[in-house]
Amino acid sequence: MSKVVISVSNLSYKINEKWILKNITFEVKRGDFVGIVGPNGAGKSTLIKILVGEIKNFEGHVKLYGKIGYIPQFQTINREVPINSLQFIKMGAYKRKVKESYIKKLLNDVGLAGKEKQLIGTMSGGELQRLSLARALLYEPDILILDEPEAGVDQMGKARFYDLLYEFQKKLNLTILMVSHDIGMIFEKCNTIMCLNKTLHCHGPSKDVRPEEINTLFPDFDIWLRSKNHYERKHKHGDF
Ligand SMILES: Nc1ncnc2c1ncn2[C@@H]1O[C@H](COP(=O)(O)OP(=O)(O)OP(=O)(O)O)[C@@H](O)[C@H]1O
Repeated sequence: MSKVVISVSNLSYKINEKWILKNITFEVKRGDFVGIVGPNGAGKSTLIKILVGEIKNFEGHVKLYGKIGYIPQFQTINREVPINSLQFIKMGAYKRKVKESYIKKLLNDVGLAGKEKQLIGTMSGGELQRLSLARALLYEPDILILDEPEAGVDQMGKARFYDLLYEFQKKLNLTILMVSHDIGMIFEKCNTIMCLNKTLHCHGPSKDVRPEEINTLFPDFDIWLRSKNHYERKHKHGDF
């Protein structure tokens, strides 16, 4: 039996008397790759902020066991700041000392070898996302939490990023929890799916989640399904 690394019970959270999350209960086991889906405003980012400790005044119990690596939403990175990729990763080290050779290895692992001196403002969305992944992996986390990693990244970049995540998950036995609007990728890579819309509508192995369950959450689900088929076709033909 795999160890439980995230345990959430009866979690509720409100802002100005409005419930954003209500009675959320779930567990995540070591090595799970969990995809969280839900419509705009469903409370997905709020749940992530609670899990990483950015929001504290919630009701219920939340426990995470192990070191956490966090990749917040893409928009939170200020590309105007004139720093290169090496400095960007070092900022994630705060006051701790990290060997430059180790950072270079991380950059190599995420496919950014030789880009140490490149300014982050000149990097593509996909490169910046992989740089954020390298920074999140700096202290060898047990749990990696990502909020919409596909935002601002083109289709090719997305596929490469998800493949990389999948590789790291297998190699390091990482537990991954990821919010995404890309349902094709979620079904392709995640072994567990959570459908959230203020309450938890479904939570289970991706092979057992029925489209009808998600359909109740997303009126335009047929469009998403088409994008899933598109992704699978592309994948089979080895387009990337
Ligand atoms: N600081 C805040 N003040 C007031 N309302 C907020 C605040 N933060 C979030 N909300 C509201 O809480 C709800 C959930 O927001 P959240 O960002 O968690 O949704 P989400 O599922 O991540 O949405 P999206 O898919 O659009 O990113 C929304 O209705 C949002 O307007």
